[in-house]
Amino acid sequence: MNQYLIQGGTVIDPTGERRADVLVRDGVVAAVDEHLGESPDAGGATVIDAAGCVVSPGFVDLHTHLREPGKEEAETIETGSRAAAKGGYTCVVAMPNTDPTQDCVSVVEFVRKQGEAAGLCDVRPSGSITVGRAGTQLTPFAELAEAGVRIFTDDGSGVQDPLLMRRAFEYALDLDIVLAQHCEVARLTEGAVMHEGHCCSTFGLPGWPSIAEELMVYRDIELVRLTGAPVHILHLSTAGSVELVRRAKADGLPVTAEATPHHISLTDELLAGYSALYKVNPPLRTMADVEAVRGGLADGTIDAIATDHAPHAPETKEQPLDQAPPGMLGLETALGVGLASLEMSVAEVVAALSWKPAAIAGVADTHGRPIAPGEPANLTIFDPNETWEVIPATLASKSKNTPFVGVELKGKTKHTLLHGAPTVLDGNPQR
Ligand SMILES: NC(=O)N[C@@H](CC(=O)O)C(=O)O
Ligand SMILES: [Zn+2]
Repeated sequence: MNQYLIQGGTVIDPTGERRADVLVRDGVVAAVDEHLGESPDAGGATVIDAAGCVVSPGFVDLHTHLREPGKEEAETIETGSRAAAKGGYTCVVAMPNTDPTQDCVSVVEFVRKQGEAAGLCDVRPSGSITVGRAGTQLTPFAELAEAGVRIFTDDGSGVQDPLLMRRAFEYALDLDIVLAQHCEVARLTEGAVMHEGHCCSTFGLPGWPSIAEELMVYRDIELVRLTGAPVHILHLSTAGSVELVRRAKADGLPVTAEATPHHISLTDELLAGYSALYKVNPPLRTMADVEAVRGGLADGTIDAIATDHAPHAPETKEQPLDQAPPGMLGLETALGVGLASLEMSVAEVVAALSWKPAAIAGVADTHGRPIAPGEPANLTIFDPNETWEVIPATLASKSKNTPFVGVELKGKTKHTLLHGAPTVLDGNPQR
């Protein structure tokens, strides 16, 4: 019998916060109570020390780029899953901008099976909205939904054609799926490498204006109003977008949104050194935007923290800014950035990392569950007070493009359990 006693921690789950030990047996939570260590029921269990730690449902990432198939030199489903487990994640939604694209059942099935084989994290493939993410022809939504796809997105680019997007929403209505939009009017961002504003003028670099995002957020909110189908706004980054989503929610529209760790902590000033480590899409914005996004998370306008974990091989990020690909790592640092940057309680940050994204991803039957007898034991145990610095060489991700070197992070994952078995113990991946 496979048994673990998680001892001495503070349990935080959707039902609240309390001091309790957690007994895990055969993949599920068997008991939750104070001083379970003295109970004969826990006899023979392997003890996991949680003193000073929070025991929470595992984190769920709505936005992970695993790069397989196609760019295995940057990440594989196995290395990305390992990075996820180290960051406290038990489930990730794999973005579709792979090669080939996740636009048909065979590719989606491949990704799901590779995730199962790695056994470190529950990998849920997204499907693209258009074939090859080319923006012209819808993918077979019903067939992909039947294969278990819940999130549909062309992430990496936004669906530009408003008629095609309208049809996508209309088809989505009868299926239990969510369209997730990468909000970018591409015509307004051609050649851009950073946010358009004071800094880009000073540095002499081509800028990506806030309205390129906000016009698309506005358009899609209005398409939601017209069709009634839900939308999820990916990596929202401007003060104006936060306000648009806030108003849409006040109107009762089915709109959800996510923000990344980098958009709540870093600004466009970092591009001063012309390093592509800070090139990302959407770009790092101003402090006023960062504060607005933090405010959006704090008042619930933004539902989830999602990493947009975007591994890129070192040689690609060493290129000049205009040639280097956009994107930065996120899975192993999200908790530490979130707790260091947000003026929210630990429980509120955990909600944004766990059960709120679980609901959007359609995985709330297995992840982000209350920690109670009979529930699946997908759990994260982290020290909310440990401060630490990232050492890129120690990251589990195959790529090392983290922008958080030299930044003090607060909060570190110690142990992660997937279906009742440790994927990470004392910070060390178990496979
Ligand atoms: N965010 C990025 O800058 N890059 C992502 C694509 C994306 O999420 O838009 C990538 O795939 O590298
Ligand atoms: Zn994107």
